[in-house]
Amino acid sequence: MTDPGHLVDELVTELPGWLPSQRWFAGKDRPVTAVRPLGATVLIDGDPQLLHVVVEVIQGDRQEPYQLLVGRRSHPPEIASSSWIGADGGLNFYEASGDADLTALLLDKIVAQGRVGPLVFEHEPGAELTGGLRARPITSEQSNTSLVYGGQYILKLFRKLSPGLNKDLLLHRALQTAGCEHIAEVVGSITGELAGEPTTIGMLQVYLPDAVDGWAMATTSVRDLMAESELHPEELGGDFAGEAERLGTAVAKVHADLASALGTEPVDADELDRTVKAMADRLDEVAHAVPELAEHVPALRASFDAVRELPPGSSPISMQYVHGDLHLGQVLRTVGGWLLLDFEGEPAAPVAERHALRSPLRDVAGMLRSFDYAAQQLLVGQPDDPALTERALEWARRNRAAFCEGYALGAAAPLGDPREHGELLRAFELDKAVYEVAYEHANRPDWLAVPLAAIARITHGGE
Ligand SMILES: Nc1ncnc2c1ncn2[C@@H]1O[C@H](COP(=O)(O)OP(=O)(O)O)[C@@H](O)[C@H]1O
Ligand SMILES: O=P(O)(O)O[C@H]1O[C@H](CO)[C@@H](O[C@H]2O[C@H](CO)[C@@H](O)[C@H](O)[C@H]2O)[C@H](O)[C@H]1O
Repeated sequence: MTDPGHLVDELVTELPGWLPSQRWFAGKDRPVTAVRPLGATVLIDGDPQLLHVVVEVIQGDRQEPYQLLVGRRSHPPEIASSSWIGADGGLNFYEASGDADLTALLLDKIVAQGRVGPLVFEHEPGAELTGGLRARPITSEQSNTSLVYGGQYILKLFRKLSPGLNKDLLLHRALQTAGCEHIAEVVGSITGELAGEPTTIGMLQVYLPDAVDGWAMATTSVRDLMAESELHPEELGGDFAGEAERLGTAVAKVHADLASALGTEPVDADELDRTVKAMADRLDEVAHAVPELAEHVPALRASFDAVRELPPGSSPISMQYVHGDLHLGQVLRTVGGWLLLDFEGEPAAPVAERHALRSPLRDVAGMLRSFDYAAQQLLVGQPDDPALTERALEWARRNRAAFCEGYALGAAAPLGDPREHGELLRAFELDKAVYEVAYEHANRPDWLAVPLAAIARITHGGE
């Protein structure tokens, strides 16, 4: 077996310049100071060669591990130019997730089960898989890299790694065991090693080729509304409210299954204090980075403090595992109904925070924010038009209400209709909007107006 040492040395010298150009790299807010190899496994030897590499990316006082698939060969494959990293011994090396000749091996290893160095390939008990399929990376915006094998399976390679079992896999397995119908079936996984701990690096699920994501469906409905200036949302052929209601029921059922599979914890006054403190801390941090938020800080702080004033025991909602970053882009409409995807939580949150038990109202708040986004997105960058803004708000109101009604139908007692917990729900929505301010500031500055407008509206008593 070729010693990968030289290639890895070359790789880490190129990575500081190359990483920031990758969509999935989460550290674009500051320069990469250095990259240190943590491990390299040869998966295919010779020409071509395939390596699995784990590196530590150092950005000042921040150090985070990432995984890469690295290909090296004399005949260049047809891959995106952004995948080329450098050259070693006359051979070019590149990020290999787009090289179907090489990635076919990952599925085949899961089908066969077994170990290569520290990497363990497994399928789920009872899963019957077909190998020999070629993969293509999906093209949608994502924080990880997913490969679709022959339209049958989708393998998500987690980019930023945290030691241990990934929350996405943990929750999918728990929901599957509970018989939940609202997830895509998990059929396999790849485990590596990080800080001496077995660590999830990949998750294989059944791929649903005919599914449409919630964001695409909702924004189509909004586009219909904007084109039909005489009609109200409920009069539209493309009215989304029926889907929003079914989506609410699906989310409530997932929450109920997560609670029964992984348990709950009661909410006490200390917990409410911690919640408010976390929201206030996030507000301070984001306001420091985004000056546009400054004028809203006092009203936001008052909304968060109001949660602390809630009478003890007034919130009957227990803490439990939740999705953590629920929005319309994380749900798929299949012929059989709605599925929820990607249970990792907010990409920027530290792993301990992602695993913390939370109120399920946070997911409800995330989805309510998403209805606002879907309604407003066509207006981004357009001159102010109060009539169009009102139509967008009307669409959002209708679908937010339908979602909550659907949630009440599927919710286990005592949660019921989320709107019954108005004060808390409002605080969670505002907290999510503060997160979005940071997200848009860092990723899509043109969209910053969407969460800022929502903050202004909600803190002035609107929906
Ligand atoms: N089982 C599936 N069937 C069809 N499409 C899927 C499936 N799982 C994920 N996708 C598509 O892949 C995209 C990214 O998946 P996701 O798990 O959200 O990745 P990330 O964590 O990187 O954001 C989704 O928005 C969806 O369009
Ligand atoms: O899907 P990710 O886990 O990467 O989530 C991040 O990106 C989302 C955008 O792609 C971002 O979502 C925000 O924009 C959506 C519209 O594009 C909207 O539906 C969401 O409500 C809004 O929060 C998400 O916040 C971020 O974590």
